[in-house]
Amino acid sequence: MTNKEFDKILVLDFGSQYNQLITRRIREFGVFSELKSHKLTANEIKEINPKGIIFSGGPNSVYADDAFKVDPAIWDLGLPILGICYGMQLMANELPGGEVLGAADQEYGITDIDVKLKTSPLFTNTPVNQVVLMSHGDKVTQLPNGFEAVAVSKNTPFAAIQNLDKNFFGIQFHPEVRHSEYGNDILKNFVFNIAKATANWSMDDFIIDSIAKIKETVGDRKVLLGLSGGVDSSVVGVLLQKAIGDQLTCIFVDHGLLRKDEAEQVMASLGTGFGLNIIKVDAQKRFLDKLAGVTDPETKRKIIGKEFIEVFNDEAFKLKDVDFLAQGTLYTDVIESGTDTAQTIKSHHNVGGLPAEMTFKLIEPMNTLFKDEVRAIGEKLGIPHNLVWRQPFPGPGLGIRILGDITEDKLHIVRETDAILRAEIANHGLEEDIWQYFTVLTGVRSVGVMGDGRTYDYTLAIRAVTSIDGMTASFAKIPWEVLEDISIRIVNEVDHINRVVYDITSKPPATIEWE
Ligand SMILES: Nc1ncnc2c1ncn2[C@@H]1O[C@H](COP(=O)(O)OP(=O)(O)OP(=O)(O)O)[C@@H](O)[C@H]1O
Ligand SMILES: O=c1[nH]c(=O)c2[nH+]cn([C@@H]3O[C@H](COP(=O)(O)O)[C@@H](O)[C@H]3O)c2[nH]1
Ligand SMILES: NC(=O)CC[C@H](N)C(=O)O
Ligand SMILES: [Mg+2]
Repeated sequence: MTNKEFDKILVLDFGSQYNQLITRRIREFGVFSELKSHKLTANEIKEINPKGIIFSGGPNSVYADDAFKVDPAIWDLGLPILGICYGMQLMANELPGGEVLGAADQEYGITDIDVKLKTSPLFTNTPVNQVVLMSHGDKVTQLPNGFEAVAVSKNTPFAAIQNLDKNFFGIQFHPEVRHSEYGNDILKNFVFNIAKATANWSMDDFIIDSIAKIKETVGDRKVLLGLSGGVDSSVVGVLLQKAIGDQLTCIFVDHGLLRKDEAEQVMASLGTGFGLNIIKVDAQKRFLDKLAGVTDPETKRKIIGKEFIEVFNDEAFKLKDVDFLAQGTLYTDVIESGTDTAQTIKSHHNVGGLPAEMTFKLIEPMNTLFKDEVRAIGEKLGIPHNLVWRQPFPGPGLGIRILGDITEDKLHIVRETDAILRAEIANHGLEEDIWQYFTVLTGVRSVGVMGDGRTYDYTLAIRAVTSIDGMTASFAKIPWEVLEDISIRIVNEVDHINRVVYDITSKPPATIEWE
């Protein structure tokens, strides 16, 4: 590890959508926090030596047969514990005297709570009446022995509970989401007043720590990095270069699903600009052959994920002594690909798309972070502003922007329309306002009239979103005039598009990419 020991707050995962938000809020306070499986034993927790533990929310009911539990020895570690929603219900269900039942009156959304026990250290410096986000169908009906009610809501007399002797606290609402007005203060109270952690961690420490860990793991062996030209793998590239110098070789795969002129631009900016040792692999044919005729989105993603690894294997064989594959995997990629506790939304090529059998050991220093945190690290490492703020481009590239089977003709259409969209967004000075923007070939065909003749051609969709971390997103409110300019250019300049539509859904319920 590193020379410096940080105070830590451990978050145990029960499957909530928001669980990693808890850790990042705490990291923002300057205290190190990480999310771990609820299966961790009390002994493993002792090894980690946290100042306090938080139990996240989760979709199950604590009284169900297959509900996630904790090692009962955790209650005797003498550590402060904060249970959030499912976490609080678990506390009530597992400790003697408590009871949790399915509630007739469920509570989803914003609600008011009243803090009755004003001396509670969890609510220090927050008002008696405050707005919180509730999202539960079960509720605590009996407090465990030694607990008292701290706050109430219309729906429950136990919106917050505590046992001061043991330093156990429970809250039915979610302090980690912005809708809970004083959520940050409540988390701070737990971290600083109750768990007595010191703010002795920063992103600089993350960088130092990552470099040290890479050195220790790699020793004198060689590492391949999948380098895409995006911010995530570039940040990993710079960290690896600092850690192991010329034991690193970067592989940039041109899989035939890249944007217009992308390969040349990436080689120029990262090779010449950073002095990274990059091998460009022309793999268009092998990817497109494997994808021919495939229409199912998950199957496409798995084929692409597997083929990436095959390319990396071939390159590793030529270089010899390569044990490790590094990737710019982020937490978003991990959670959406599905975990022990969370459902699969889509298999990101670099996580859920990886083949089950792999000879490489993975190095993924960013896999607990969100995009905006990686950008902050990129800035600290001195990576140029335009690269740090480049819009994300997914590893499977244009392949997941063609609904249905992928052909050269369709690739030509998305490539050209994407180039027009990007040029027009830049012309109108909107690049910094929109988080991600691209075109999608929907596979739908419709009737049009061009030059007095009938057409029966493709419908193209424009997708543009604002977001901070890609976990949630809103469709970008692009001015009509700009959309009009884009639409006119596309139908005039690209054959086989006779209709352009604008995607006006947010995430959730949609996702950013269409596949
Ligand atoms: N064309 C490629 N060649 C080699 N590796 C790739 C390629 N595309 C993606 N990868 C690998 O997959 C990882 C995940 O891709 P992803 O698009 O999420 O990240 P990124 O490209 O580094 O950043 P960004 O999200 O800003 O595009 C990359 O960090 C990289 O390791
Ligand atoms: O490297 C990647 N491999 C993938 O398989 C993948 N799928 C989606 N994305 C990108 O992730 C962010 C969230 O995307 P979704 O809302 O579509 O799930 C968006 O920025 C997407 O572009 C991917 N990136
Ligand atoms: N958000 C949660 O943690 C929900 C906990 C539990 N599933 C309930 O519905 O009450
Ligand atoms: Mg990318």
